[in-house]
Formats: sequence, structure tokens, C-alpha cells
Amino acid sequence: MSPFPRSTVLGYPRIGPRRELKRALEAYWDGRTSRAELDRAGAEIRERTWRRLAELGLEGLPSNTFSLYDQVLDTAVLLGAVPSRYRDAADPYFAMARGTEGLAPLRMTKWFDTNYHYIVPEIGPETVFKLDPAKPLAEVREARALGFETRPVVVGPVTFLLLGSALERLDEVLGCYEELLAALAAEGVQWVQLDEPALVGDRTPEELAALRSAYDRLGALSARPGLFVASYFGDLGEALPVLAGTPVEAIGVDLVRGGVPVVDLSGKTVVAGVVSGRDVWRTSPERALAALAAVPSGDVVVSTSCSLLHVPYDVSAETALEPALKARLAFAEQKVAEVAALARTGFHGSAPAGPSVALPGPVVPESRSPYAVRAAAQAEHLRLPALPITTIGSFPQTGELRAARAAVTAGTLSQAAYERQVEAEIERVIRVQERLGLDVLVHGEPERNDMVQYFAEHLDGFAVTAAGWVQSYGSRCTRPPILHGDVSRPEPITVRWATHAQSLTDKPVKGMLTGPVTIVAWSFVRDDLPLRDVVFQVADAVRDEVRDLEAAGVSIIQVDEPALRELLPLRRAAQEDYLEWAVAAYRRATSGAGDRTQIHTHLCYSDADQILAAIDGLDADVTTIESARSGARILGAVETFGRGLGPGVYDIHSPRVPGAAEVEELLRRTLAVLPVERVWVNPDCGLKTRTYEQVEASLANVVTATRRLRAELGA
Ligand code: MET
Ligand SMILES: [Zn+2]
Repeated sequence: MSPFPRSTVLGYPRIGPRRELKRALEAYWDGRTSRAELDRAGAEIRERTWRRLAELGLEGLPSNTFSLYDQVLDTAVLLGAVPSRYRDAADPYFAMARGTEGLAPLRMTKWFDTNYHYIVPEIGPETVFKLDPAKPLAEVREARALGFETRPVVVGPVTFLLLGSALERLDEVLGCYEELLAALAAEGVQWVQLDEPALVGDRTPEELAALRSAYDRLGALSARPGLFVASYFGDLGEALPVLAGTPVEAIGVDLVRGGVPVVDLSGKTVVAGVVSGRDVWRTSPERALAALAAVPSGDVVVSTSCSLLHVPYDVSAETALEPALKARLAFAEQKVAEVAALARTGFHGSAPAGPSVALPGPVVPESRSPYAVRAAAQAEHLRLPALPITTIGSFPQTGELRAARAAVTAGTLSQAAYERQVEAEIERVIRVQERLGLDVLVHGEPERNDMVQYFAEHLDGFAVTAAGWVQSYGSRCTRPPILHGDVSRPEPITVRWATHAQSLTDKPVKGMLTGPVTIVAWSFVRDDLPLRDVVFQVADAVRDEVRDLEAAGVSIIQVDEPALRELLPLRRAAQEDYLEWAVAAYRRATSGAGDRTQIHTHLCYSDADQILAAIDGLDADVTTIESARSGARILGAVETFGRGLGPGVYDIHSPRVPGAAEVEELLRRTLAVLPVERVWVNPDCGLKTRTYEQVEASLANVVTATRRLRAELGA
């Protein structure tokens, strides 16, 4: 095999610099274009990527990092793990990804601690692994025809099986990987990259033994490319010596999130991830060079800390950003140029970076009166019926509102005219809720393009981009704001909308805020302060807003934290500290409220199990939580909270209208576990992706079910 190239990246964005793939996918899914047209769009993106990486001076080009939907799904197809029920679909790949009429899609979940979502492999007793190497081979040939030798990237066997909860199938799967390596060798491929990010989490001795046997076996193959095992999103920990003991030739380490390896790696090529793939900042050359020089190997390759999938394409597209901020930013293209530049510098012999400064412990949050005191004050003040009915905040975002926002940006609609339109929408939302008979109303969030971006646009210390799209899943992209400086709130943000809504009705209207952890989790965040301190700054801004809402007469305030679970560190040892400061931040944001003011919080995205104690620690008067998909499990777990609780009575992700009987049944199950005084009735999450027709029909049934139960309980 040839020596490993001196510079590389672990992967690259693939949605297209102007989201070309998104458009091509959606046209194909809608039946407006053929599969051949979709494949052509993919080929254009791949060609552009390879050409650009080469132009920027990168030596080692990856292939097979492109995907029409998801790289884990691609790996399942590669290994033949296609459940039989999808095989007869018109397009089995997209049937697995998105479902068809009558066929539910495979489950999707978050890719480690990123906002990218992958398709969970479904591996059962009937799964027969059988290699189908068409995609990686085709990409190698396609690149070669353009004049580029590439290194195919495939999810490694251990990570793939851990994601599919089927590590016991390792022997069979390794047979497929052996065949793949032989096929790639026959094609003249010099190096293959096997991604093993699962190794940066806590692994059991059995899992580490499986890792050793996997790479001993693949390494023993006589005709194969060089094996490059890539890890990312953290430190390899105990997996590093295990991997170092196998015959793999190259090991990838994340030197941004993980430490410099202390294991002797002298016989290995170390692919050193010194340019972050998780943030948008320029790399400090001093820090990168120091980290590179400290790697205990004579053969060090410069790379990114992970795939660049998680950052936008090109900062030069951002013509409206402040020049001073723009100068600090690096998106994928800029990061590739940094990798190439670092590789051209001799980096041996510089001093390693000094230890980071010790940090003070978390600030003890100011606390409100005990719950019993607050609950009594709130009951007296709010006088709500038993089983109060509410919603999670957003109402349908209409096409007119989106068009109006675009018109303001384009300069064809005045701000004043837009605001009148928002107020008219608020009035509509209030009237709908009154007509339906809900108890705690919302203004519907019509002014928000997004629950994080809206706040970012109104806080100091944030910038928003014009084209900084990042793939979230499939064709879905988000445009995370950039938190670049000290955060503060120059003036009230939501007060005018909340008070306008309250002026239209005698029913209480909830004020709606996004919590500090969620605002930070869904942004790109400055890296010169500990994350905790950044979250505390945002918490203080939210606290200002809570105070102003309260002063304006809003007596119920909801602070949403749907991303609380998302920032949880991958290693258990770090989780407790995170949860402690995350809870402290929430309480800092909300504890300025008086006892009479009812604080609600909202969480969604099913797997709350791991952070239940933290949710309890938020000490919100009412917690509304996703439960349609996690059901009785979550109920049993939150039963002990001892404060108000609103387990969602229907799933808002589906257009289906739940029947009144169905909602009643769910409420009965809730009432079997929780005392009636503590139960709230609400959907699983916000309604912005639904139509008014669906919302009104669903909520009408929720009201019918609730009234029947109230009558029965004599409440
Ligand atoms: C992802 S949680 C969403 C909460 C927000 N208040 C909404 O209703 O849209
Ligand atoms: Zn939600």
C-alpha cells in the first residue's frame, strides 16, 4: 500500500452548497423527476466536492461520504441488512428511510451528540448479511474517471452493530467486511476508512474484546487496502490501546474533543483531527501545531476532528456578516484549507499546549418557595378547572406568514404591515382556542421562523447566516445561529406578542420562551469560554424576559427545554457535571418569577429516561412531555415528580386526527397513575407543522374526552 496522504478530512457536506440535493430529493419524492435525474444531481455534487478538495490543496480525498439519505442506512444496504418487508417497495432505500403508503419507515435517532439523525439498522434473527459493494465501488470508479484516487469511507463493523444492538452478529458481518476489503483491493484501492465513533463512548470489556477480534481478523487478510480506523466526537480512552494492538495501519483521533494519546503509537500512522468539524471557528495554528507535535508517533497526518458534515459549506457566501466576525469564521471550505496549510508546515518539536485553567464550580441558583406554597398561590390566582387543557405553544405556520417574512427581508413589505399580519394571526389563534374551549391559551408563535433562531435574532452576541445550512436528516437542513460574543438582551422580545394575545381574552395566556440549554444546543457556540458559562449568559437573558413578562401581567410562562438531553456528554463520567449546570441554568432563568407565576417547561424527543432526575430538578410547576411514542414507560418514571404533569395525549408528528375515545383512554391510564390535581391535558409538542383543519379537529376531540372525564369525576 502507498503511504497515507499528508492531509485529509474524514468527510464532507453532501447536501450541496445551495442545497441542490435537497431540491433533487424532494422533486424525486414528489414524482416530478426520475431516479436517473436524482442520481445525476448526486454525481454533480460528488464531482464538485472532489474538485474543490483537490483545489484547496488536500492530498487525501475521501469517497463514499456522499449519501442520498444517510450513511448508516447506506451501510445497512452494503451489508444486506434490508428487512424483507421493504424489498418489494418501488424504491426500497427510500422506503426504509421515509416509509411508504402502508409501510412505516425505520426508526431514526440522533447521531451521537450531534444534531444529525441516522436511520437505525434493524437487525433480527431473519437478517441474512450479504455484501453489496456497488455504492463504494461505483464512487471509487467515478472519482478515478475524474482523475482522483480516493479512500472509501464506510461505517465500521463494531459501530454498525452497536447502533443496531446486535454485536453478537460480529462474525457474520466481518465476513462481509472481508469480502469488501478484497473487492476494494482488487480495484486498486490503497486505503479504506472504517468509522468507529462508538469507541469514544463507555465500552464494556466484552465490547472491547469484540473490537480487538474484529480488527485482528480484518488485519490478517492478505490482499487488502491499508486499514484506517477513524474515531471522533471524543477520546478513545480504553479503546485506544486495544486498537493499537491490532494490525490496523492508521488510527484517527479527535484532538479537539479528546486528549493527545498517551499510548505509544510509534508503529502507526496517526490521523490527527486538529481542525474541528463541530464548530465554525478558525483553528488556532499554535494550538493545532502543539497538538500535532505532541502525538506519540513518527507518522502524523493532519485531519479534521470528524466529518465536515456538521458545518456549512462556505463562509464567503455570507456577504451580510460583520467583517470582524466573518474573519473569525471557518466553514467546510475554510477548514479544508486550514488542514492543507497545517500539513505544509513542519510541526515537529513545538511545545505541547499547557493545561487549561481550573474553573469555579456551578453557581447555586436562587430558588423559589417550596412547590406547595407556589401551588397554593397559583391555584388561588389562576382558578383553573380540573384537568386543564392547553397546547405546547405553536399553531400552524401558514404560507402567508412565511411569504410575509420573506417579503420583509426582500424589502417589499414594511415591518409595520408585517406586524399587523402577526397580530391578526394571534387573534385568529386566540379565537380558535376560545371556541374549542381550551383553558390555558397560547398566542401561537406566528412571529417565529424557528424557536431558537427567533431569540438569536433578538439577543446581542448572536449572528444569523444567510446560507449556513447543515443537514439534520435526509433532505432536512437547519441554519444554526452563531453565538460569537457575550450574550445579553437589549430589550424585551416576546412581551408585546404575549400582552397583545392577553388583551384579546379573559382566559390566561401562557408566555412562551426557549430555554438556555436549547438555545445553545441548536447554535454554533464560541469556544473561548466553557460551555456552561455561555449557557449561564443565555439563562440571564431569558431571566430578564421572564421578569418582563411577569411585570406585564403574564401569569403563566413556559420555558421550553427540548434539547436538554441532547448536550448530555457521551461518557458517563462527564454526565453528572453537565446535568448539574444545565439544571442550574434553567433555574437561573426561571427562579426570578414570583410564587404566583406558574412556570411550565416542555420536553420532547422520547428518550427522556436518562435524564429524569434532571427534569425533576428543573422544579417547573408544570412539565409537559412527549409521551405518545414512549407511553406508559415515561408515565411510570415521572410519577414521582410531585408537581403538575402533562403527558402528551396525541402525537403531533402525524397528520392523523386522534379520536375522542382514544384520548379518553389515554387520560384514564394517566389518571390511574397520577392524582387528578396534577394532571394537565395537552398534545405532545407544538402544532406548527400541522394544518388548522387537523389542529381544530384533534383539539375538539381532546376537549370532548376531557369533559367526559371531568363529568365522571364530578370535577
Ligand atoms: C420542539 S419543542 C417545541 C416547543 C414550542 N413551544 C412549539 O410549540 O413549537
Ligand atoms: Zn416539543
